[in-house]
Amino acid sequence: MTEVRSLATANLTKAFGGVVALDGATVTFRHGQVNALIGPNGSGKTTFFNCVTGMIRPDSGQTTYRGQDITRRAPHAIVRAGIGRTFQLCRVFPRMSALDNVLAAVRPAGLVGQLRGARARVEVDRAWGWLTRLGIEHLADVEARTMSWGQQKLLELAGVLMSDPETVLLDEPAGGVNPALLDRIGTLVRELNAEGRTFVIVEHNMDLVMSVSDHIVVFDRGRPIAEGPPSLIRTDERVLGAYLGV
Ligand SMILES: Nc1ncnc2c1ncn2[C@@H]1O[C@H](COP(=O)(O)OP(=O)(O)OP(=O)(O)O)[C@@H](O)[C@H]1O
Repeated sequence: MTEVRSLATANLTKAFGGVVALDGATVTFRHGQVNALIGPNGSGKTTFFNCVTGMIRPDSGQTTYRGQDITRRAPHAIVRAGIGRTFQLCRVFPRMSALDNVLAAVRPAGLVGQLRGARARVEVDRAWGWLTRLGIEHLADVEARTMSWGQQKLLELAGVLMSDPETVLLDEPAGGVNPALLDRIGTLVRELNAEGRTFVIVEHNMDLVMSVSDHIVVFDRGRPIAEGPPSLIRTDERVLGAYLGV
């Protein structure tokens, strides 16, 4: 059962012109775990996320989630299937308040959204709930652009959590974030995981990766070269080689 409920890819391949970003990547992330996807710059991690979440089409290969083929599904259908994601260059609406940003994640734009929104007191309550949980409720009324980079990342995560994803993909949650917020992000990931959410985290900050992950997959040149628990990955010769370029 555990395997059926996992996120898995088989031979995922994607090239941009002559650059092979994914080169037959076959990976399984188990349900219920905090997984990390690490690797040197340009090893294909973000391209992997983009393919898995339907943002770009792979040239070949397959993605399955809980045993269902989601390879050709549109991004919104993949969110509906239970997979949410954040972005390396965090995506918030800079001139909207933090609360409206979180609500925008679940309300359609335009008139339909406004009509629906007027009725959706329950959504407002949930948005407050996530802002509070992530420790940024005191910023609910301020424009996102005035928030620090780390606070904006928490805001983006609050929006993602509004769709109640079973699996959350985080693209560089620690990038540019101060140490205090970094601790909070690590703690949140562990807490949300204990409540049943699966994580896949692309990250260069090895302290965060080693402290939160159950399982680490290491990419080099568009495919996994090693995987295992932090204790094994830390000392794996292939991993050290890929990072040091030897
Ligand atoms: N849209 C694109 N057009 C052209 N080349 C691209 C595009 N997206 C990614 N690439 C190339 O594909 C390769 C993999 O990039 P990708 O961003 O997936 O790696 P990454 O492991 O996420 O890197 P980083 O850790 O630096 O974020 C790189 O050589 C990159 O330049």
